[in-house]
Amino acid sequence: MAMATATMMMSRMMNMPPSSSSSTPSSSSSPLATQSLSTPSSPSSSRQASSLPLRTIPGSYGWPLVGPISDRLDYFWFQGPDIFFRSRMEKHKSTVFRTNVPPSFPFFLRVNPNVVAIVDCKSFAHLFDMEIVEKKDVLLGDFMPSVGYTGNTRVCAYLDTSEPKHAQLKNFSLDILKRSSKVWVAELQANLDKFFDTVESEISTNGTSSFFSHLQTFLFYFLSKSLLGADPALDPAVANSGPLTINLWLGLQLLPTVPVLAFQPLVEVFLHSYTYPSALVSGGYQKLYSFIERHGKEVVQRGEQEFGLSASDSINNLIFTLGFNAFGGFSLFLPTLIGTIASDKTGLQARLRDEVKRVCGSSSSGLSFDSLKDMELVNSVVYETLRMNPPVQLQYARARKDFQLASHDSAFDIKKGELLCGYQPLAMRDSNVFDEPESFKPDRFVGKGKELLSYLFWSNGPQTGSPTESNKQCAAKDFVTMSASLIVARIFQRYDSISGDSGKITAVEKAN
Ligand code: HEM
Repeated sequence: MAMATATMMMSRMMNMPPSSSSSTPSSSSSPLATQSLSTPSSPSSSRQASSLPLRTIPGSYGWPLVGPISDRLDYFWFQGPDIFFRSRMEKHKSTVFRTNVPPSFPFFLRVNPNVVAIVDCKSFAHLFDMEIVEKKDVLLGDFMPSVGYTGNTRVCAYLDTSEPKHAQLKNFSLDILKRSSKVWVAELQANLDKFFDTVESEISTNGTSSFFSHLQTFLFYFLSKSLLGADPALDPAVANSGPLTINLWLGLQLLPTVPVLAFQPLVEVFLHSYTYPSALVSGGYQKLYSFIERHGKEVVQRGEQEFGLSASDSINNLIFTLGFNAFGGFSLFLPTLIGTIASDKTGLQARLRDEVKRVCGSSSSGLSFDSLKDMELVNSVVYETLRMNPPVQLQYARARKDFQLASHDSAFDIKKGELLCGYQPLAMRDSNVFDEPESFKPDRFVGKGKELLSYLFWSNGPQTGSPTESNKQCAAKDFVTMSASLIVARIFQRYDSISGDSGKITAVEKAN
């Protein structure tokens, strides 16, 4: 756990945006009615920009070396990401501005920290328009961890849509998900029930359960079995060490880019100033590789036979999808979701319980992807949690050509090659789109509120969009939200109430 503290997920969890404050449930009435926002993924941004006043992008990169290091210290130490972006937005009176983002000087000489930050919903949508932006090697900005972490190959998430291999690999991920949908719900429920059994037994012994490590065990088993068709129980070394191996692997790759809350001068000198060699985690990576080679044969063969991939490309991409995308993403998202529900004091739990019981009773066999269609409140709570706390906060894209970027009130000239950096937590609190944007409104996406799903961007695309080989939207856009809704539903099949926060569950009252 010591190293995991330095990972993205731990840092993010300690560094959550301001906690979701609940408000009285009400139907959402969004200011959208008075706005004329374009369809987020439409390539018409330049045409729209032409009707807005052209403005020079405010902000500067500062003196060479001094500007980047000062911004880096603000980002990691003096302000933290949220105040960093908010204060610059306020200072420049603009949702589009120039700044530096880490990593930077002194030891990241080949990384250019200069970005154009975009923090409103309308300008953020330009990041999804693959005609005007490219996504080659910009998953984490201008910094890319060594390919040594991914078996010396550039995996799907680092490829631009113009690279033919992106289509092969994206279609492979979409196929794995389609194939896994036959067992997804059953594996999720079986492993989730084990997770809650452990939590209950810990509460009865200690009065509380710090559930994060149990949650990661649940995720590792559930995802291995559903995505890879491989049961970790068949390989005791992987079964015991899988989650820790992935945490270390993620932590070392991401360390230069994520805030770590510890004694900051030491963090800045020792953790944020260097890249770490992938050799430090290659032993664990190799074990995962052999595990998939031996126990995930069917999936690997599909990669080779249906998508023209080599066995090693299939396996390296499977490790990334399982470890980085799926395990990493859920490890960030689920504690927030559980915490949001478990800490609610507004009567939301009773309303969720009633909806779940009405739609699918109290037997786990009543739960299915299909049953979710009738659970509007459950789904809306999942969406609202993703809006308030997008698990992946930063999305980057590089201008493929010169174009004009439109915010709500201005147009800006973007030059080919400039790096755009979207900060989601602010974009998702855009008052031009979301009514009372800083409040957690459980019913926001119910009924007519569903129209707002076109502005929910956690998956690097609108929630109404579809992941395809031609875009960079999360392959599991629907699987993630449906799984989260199933988890909420299962909680209220098992329990009448649950208390706690994003780090611990302190009490559960079993359902009658
Ligand atoms: C809560 C869980 C998850 C979150 C928050 C999440 C989020 C994201 C985001 C933000 C991106 C775009 C990154 C970028 O280009 O800037 C992405 C891409 C991707 N995600 Fe997810 N994801 C999650 C779960 C999953 C799962 C379960 C899978 C399993 C297949 C998956 C597969 C992918 C793939 C393959 C891509 C790359 C898409 C491409 O390159 O076109 N994700 N995800």
